[in-house]
Amino acid sequence: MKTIIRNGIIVTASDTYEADILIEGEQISAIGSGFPLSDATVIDAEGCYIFPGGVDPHTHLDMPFGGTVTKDDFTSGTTAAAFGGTTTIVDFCLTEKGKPLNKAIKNWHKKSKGKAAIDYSFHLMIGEMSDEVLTELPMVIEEEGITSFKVFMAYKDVFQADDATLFRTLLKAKELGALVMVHAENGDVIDYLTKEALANGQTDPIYHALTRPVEAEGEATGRACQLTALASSQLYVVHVSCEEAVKQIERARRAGADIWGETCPQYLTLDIDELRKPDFEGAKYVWSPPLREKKHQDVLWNALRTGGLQTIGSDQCSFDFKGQKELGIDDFTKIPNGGPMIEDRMSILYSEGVAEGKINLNQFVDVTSTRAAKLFGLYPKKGSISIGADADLVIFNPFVVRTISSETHHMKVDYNAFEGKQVKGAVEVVLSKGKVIIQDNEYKGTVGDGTYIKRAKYGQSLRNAAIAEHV
Ligand SMILES: NC(=O)NCCC(=O)O
Ligand SMILES: [Zn+2]
Ligand SMILES: [Zn+2]
Repeated sequence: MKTIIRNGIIVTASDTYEADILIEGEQISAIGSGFPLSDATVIDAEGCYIFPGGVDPHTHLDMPFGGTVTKDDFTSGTTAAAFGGTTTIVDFCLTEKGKPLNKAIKNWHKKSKGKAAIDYSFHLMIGEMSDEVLTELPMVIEEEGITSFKVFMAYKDVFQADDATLFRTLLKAKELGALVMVHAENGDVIDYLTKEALANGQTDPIYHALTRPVEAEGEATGRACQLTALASSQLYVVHVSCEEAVKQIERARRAGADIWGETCPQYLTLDIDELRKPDFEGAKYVWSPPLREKKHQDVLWNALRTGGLQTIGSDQCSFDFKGQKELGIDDFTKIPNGGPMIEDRMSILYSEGVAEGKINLNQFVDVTSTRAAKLFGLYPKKGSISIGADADLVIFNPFVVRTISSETHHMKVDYNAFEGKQVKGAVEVVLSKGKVIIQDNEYKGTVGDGTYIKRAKYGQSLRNAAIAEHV
């Protein structure tokens, strides 16, 4: 099977140029011009950009949380991702303290196998470091190709790990070649503040934000950075929301630490006032960390532009407003945390970032695709337009203006955090491993064609490039 994409403008993390792309089977076999058209399917990309398919390093599909389960599973979540131009996700495999890692990984394979529209991989949560966990970790890396471990510094009595666990995870990750990811908020302080708020009868959604102050994120981020430096290990801070956390990451990087930061579309574009909406509507905007004062958005955009933060995750974690977010109608601590974002991640970044002049086209590709592929052992098969790379490609029309709505989105959830927002640019065609899966605003793929990817160890293929870029 041959496909040629003609007349488009190829955009990678480093270059922008006009060329045609020849795809044979699942991969890009040539980039150039004058390819014979006779025995190929030809896609005309005139007037459009061609991006490498997006790589979303942060999703929670089919995930239990707060007595309920996320609305989007691997089928609806990955299909919606494809509509938004994302062709690879890395989802968080949750584990239970005291239970074998192997069992948790099997469970996540069961949730996803044969159900995904795009390729996917897993990060693994480490809740507690024990001898059993230490024994299992080499298997996790060598057999499962899971080369990133997630430690929660918040969600006390649920996911939260202690500092000893974080430190031992950092040491082990260094030895085995994995990247440690942290949800950096001080869970003990938040626990104290939420109990105090409830005791004072403060139950509305806004108290979710007011009991998770920026200092709690800044402190935890700084602590994680210091422990990483002490362990001479490597760290990726997920969903950075505020200046206090950005400063800690930038300071650690300037000191030479191997530390990376991710932010999300919601923190770049929505603010704390969303949580004050009447009729419990504020619950739709309950994320942890919470949405912040508007001034933090400039800091986050600036960090993306200047390299202080390097990636964009969706933190897709969707719950219906009706019946799920409503669990917290009398008590904000019972509102399941998270929101739908997998479909709009790239759209928001393009429209609010590139079209508004806050980041350039190449930075857009880097933060939404290439950098995550590099950090999480997927590059150059994913996140790149190069010979031999998987033909995961997005044909993107920058001239279309469209309106985001839950009426037209492809996530299963009953609201969209950007309802009614006009965005510049639209995904026209998406290819996954050489096959057209999105065209004419329809899903043309086959659910189940998305397969599990075993990832390379941290830095294995890219250590030199990463160090060279690492300022
Ligand atoms: N972010 C959020 O509110 N929900 C998803 C779980 C997490 O990433 O902390
Ligand atoms: Zn988190
Ligand atoms: Zn998350």
